Parts: sequence; structure tokens; C-alpha cells
Amino acid sequence: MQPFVSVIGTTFIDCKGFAAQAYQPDGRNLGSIQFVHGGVGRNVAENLANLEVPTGFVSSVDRTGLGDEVLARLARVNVETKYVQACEKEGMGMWLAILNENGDLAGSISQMPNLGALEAAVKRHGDALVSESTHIVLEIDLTEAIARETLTVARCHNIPVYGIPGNLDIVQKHPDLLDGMEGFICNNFEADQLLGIDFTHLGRADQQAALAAFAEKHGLRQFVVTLGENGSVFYDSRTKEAGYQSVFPVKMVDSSGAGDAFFSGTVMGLVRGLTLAEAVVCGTKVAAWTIESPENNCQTLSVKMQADEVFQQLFVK
Ligand SMILES: Nc1ncnc2c1ncn2[C@@H]1O[C@H](COP(=O)(O)OP(=O)(O)O)[C@@H](O)[C@H]1O
Ligand SMILES: O=c1[nH]cc([C@@H]2O[C@H](COP(=O)(O)O)[C@@H](O)[C@H]2O)c(=O)[nH]1
Repeated sequence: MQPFVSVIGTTFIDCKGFAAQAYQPDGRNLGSIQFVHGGVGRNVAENLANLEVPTGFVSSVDRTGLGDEVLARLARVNVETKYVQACEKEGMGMWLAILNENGDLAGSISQMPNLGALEAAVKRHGDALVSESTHIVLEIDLTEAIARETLTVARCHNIPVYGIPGNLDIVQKHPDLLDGMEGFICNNFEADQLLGIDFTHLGRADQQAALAAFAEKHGLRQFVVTLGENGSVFYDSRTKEAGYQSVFPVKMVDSSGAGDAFFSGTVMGLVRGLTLAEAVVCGTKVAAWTIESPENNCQTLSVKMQADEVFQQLFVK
């Protein structure tokens, strides 16, 4: 059966400042400033489409030229946007970010969109959109109602859900949302908060044991924690497979979007039937390509060629 992944999440416009020299928080910093299409959900939808996974996006945008541009860019890579709500205002969030001279995040401020229109759309169309999908990707920190409605409908239709956090606002208060989820991927700082331990500073074996304990407790099938330049650790509670994946070397341009890209590559692998250990290799590759680009996504054509290459060479047995 041909996969179709529906991504439920936010659209942001990112304003990124790149420091040309050593960034000084209190001083004047010369560099370049760019507006880039962002938002965790939008980034993942574009990445999945670039990786040739048939994808739909469920979100809200502003009824403005900028909103039209977001939809046009997604249409160019064949993302289905029929469930995207056009709002008079506050349909899209904004993310102001400063990247230091090494491409690492030096500071940021987020302005969330108003999630009312998306919540209403999920209530109205949830059943239809889930029944049109083989897999769901859910940005889990939107509103509790969006998360619960999506998970309930997906459970009714027996459709697997992969979760990605935003600011941990919702999942931290309601960790039961992870119960029975197919997959969840977060970074080590989010794992510190969610697991309530100093996950970041554990050794690899203890990190894997902590993932296993959390996943088994929540009936979460696959749990991956990314560790920035130190790679990622993962656990699959069905196969009991635990492991560690190191990074591919990169020419750092902009680290933002790396987590979304890692998530996208891993989900692409899982949707294509790879094991979790194989899928995190795809995630690691897609993250590396994204880090080498000032955009939140890697370039379409090169992604298409390289993703296909990776898949063919490494995993088609
Ligand atoms: N400096 C780096 N070099 C190579 N790969 C990296 C680097 N930083 C991050 N990555 C890749 O991106 C993934 C996600 O990065 P991370 O910083 O953990 O996520 P987030 O962007 O959510 O904070 C990592 O698991 C790794 O595969
Ligand atoms: O409160 C939020 N801050 C930031 C983002 C988005 O997160 C992305 C950065 O992702 P990462 O965490 O993978 O670096 C940016 O595109 C930005 O728009 C978001 O959705 N919500």
C-alpha cells in the first residue's frame, strides 16, 4: 500500500540573523538576516515530501501574501494542503533566531500562532484526514484538545502516530499522551525535562536503559533521543533493540531545523519499513544535509537524489 503521511503542526516564519564574526550579545554584530519558512510541522512536511514520501499538511496560515507563499512552496514539492486553514490573523507563528559565527543558535524568541482554527479543523476533519492516511505525524505541544482528538481518532482507525515536541508545554503536563504512540523523538534537553533526570550527562548504556524504562512504562513503541553533535540513542520496545548512532561530519552553516530533519529522515525510514536502527541512519543523514543549508530544509533536488541513494545503497537488500 502506498504510504500517505498527514502532518498536523504549525507554520512559522523564521527571521534568522547570521553573525559574520564572533557574536557579541551586548555589542553590534554585522552579518546577514533572512526570512525563512519554518514551524516544526511545516519543516517536517516539506522534508518528508523532499524525501519522496506522499505527504499532507494540516495547519493554519495567514490570509496574506506570506501565507500564499508558504502554500505555494509546499505545493511545488507536492504537499497536499487541503486541510490548511487560512486565517485573517495569527494563523502563523514567528521565530526570531540569532545564529553565531559557527551556525549555532545563540538566542531566540517564539511567537506562537493562535491555534483555535487548527483545533476546530482537527475536530471537524479529524476522522476524514486520519482515514485518508497510513501514518500521522503530530506536533504534540499544540493544544491538549488537538493532541487528544488526533490520538483518539488515530486509535479508532488503527493508524500509527509519530510525535515530535514543540516547547514541551503540553506533553510535560500530560505525559499520558505518549501512551501507545508508535514513535516519539526529542532532543536530550527535552529528555532531561520529560524523564525528570539528568539524561544529558548519563553514559550511553544508562541513557539506553532510561529510554527503555520510559518506553515500556508508556507503551511507547519507538523512542529516540538526539544528542546534537554527539548523535542519538534509541530503543524499540517491540523488538527490544537499543542502540547508539554517531553523526556524519558536516560543514556547519545553520544548526536550526536539525531536529526536525532528523525526525523526518527517521520517519521516512520507518514508513518504508526499515528497522529503527536503519531509520536513524536516514535521520542522521537528513539532519546533516539540513545543517549544511541556511534553510530549515535541505535542497529539494539533492535531497531527492541522495535520499534515494541512501535508501537504495544501504537498505534495499
Ligand atoms: N554538529 C553536528 N554535526 C553533525 N550532525 C549534527 C550536529 N548537530 C546535530 N546533528 C544531527 O542532528 C540531530 C539533531 O540535533 P539536535 O541538536 O539534537 O536536535 P534539535 O535541533 O532538536 O535540538 C543529531 O542527532 C545529529 O544527527
Ligand atoms: O515555539 C517554536 N519555536 C520554534 C519553532 C520552529 O522550530 C524550527 C527549529 O527547529 P529545531 O528545533 O529542529 O532547530 C524553526 O523552523 C522554528 O520555526 C516552532 O515551531 N515553535
